[in-house]
Amino acid sequence: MKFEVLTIFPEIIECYIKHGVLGKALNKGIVEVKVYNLRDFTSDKHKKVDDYPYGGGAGMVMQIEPFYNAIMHLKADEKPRKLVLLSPQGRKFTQKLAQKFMEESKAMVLICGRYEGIDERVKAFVDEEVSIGDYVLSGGELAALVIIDSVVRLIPGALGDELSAVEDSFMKGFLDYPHYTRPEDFKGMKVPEVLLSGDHKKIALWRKRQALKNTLKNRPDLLKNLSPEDMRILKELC
Ligand SMILES: COC(=O)COc1cccc(COC(=O)c2cn[nH]c2)c1
Repeated sequence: MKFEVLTIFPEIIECYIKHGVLGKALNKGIVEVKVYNLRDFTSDKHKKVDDYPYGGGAGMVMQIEPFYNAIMHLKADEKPRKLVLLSPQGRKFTQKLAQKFMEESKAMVLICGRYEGIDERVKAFVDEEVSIGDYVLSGGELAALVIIDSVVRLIPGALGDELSAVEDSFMKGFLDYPHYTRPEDFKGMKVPEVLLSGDHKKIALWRKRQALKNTLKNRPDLLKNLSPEDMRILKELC
């Protein structure tokens, strides 16, 4: 899988992707990330990427030309790629959309805006507009990293032998269960006995109950299409 990121702050992307699972996936060649500085696609000596908004209003708007030049540069190889604009106005990014991106796209271009926004005409060259949440960030780079991180974790072999239980739970429609590790007793705060029992069936049931309890408390909106067994457990919790 290949990600190409258009941004005026390449170092934000380059710094993050060196670490952890992403870094390992890059070293294994499972994923490739190329970052392009939009300023390299400007035509003036000041490498200007923004200007005042037509119609007035606060702040600056990113000009279409650097985006257009960068996108045409990428498209010159005529390889298929999905162009995604990160924006507060986009459709909500979810684990299911991460799965869809991983399954359907060999290459993705992640377009990062800044300032008050980007010239609307850029959208004529974009396939999808995606939001990572109902808040405005200073730039699309954080949202691009969220997409890269969550999609790469789904690529077979990316997580090595680490379990992707947390992805599984989200895909099944509920939050993760609580995790514990040594010490067993930290200032009187003890690990739940069941986790020390070695009874894997009991542990699995406890974890499912906890996951459903957490989901009911914090994200009841996720509780759809539960299996009859999960519904039975949920009813016991209510
Ligand atoms: C029409 O689209 C644009 O103008 C995109 O340009 C911008 C402008 C300001 C900030 C951002 C950063 O993205 C988010 O805030 C964002 C993405 N996901 N959730 C929040 C992007």
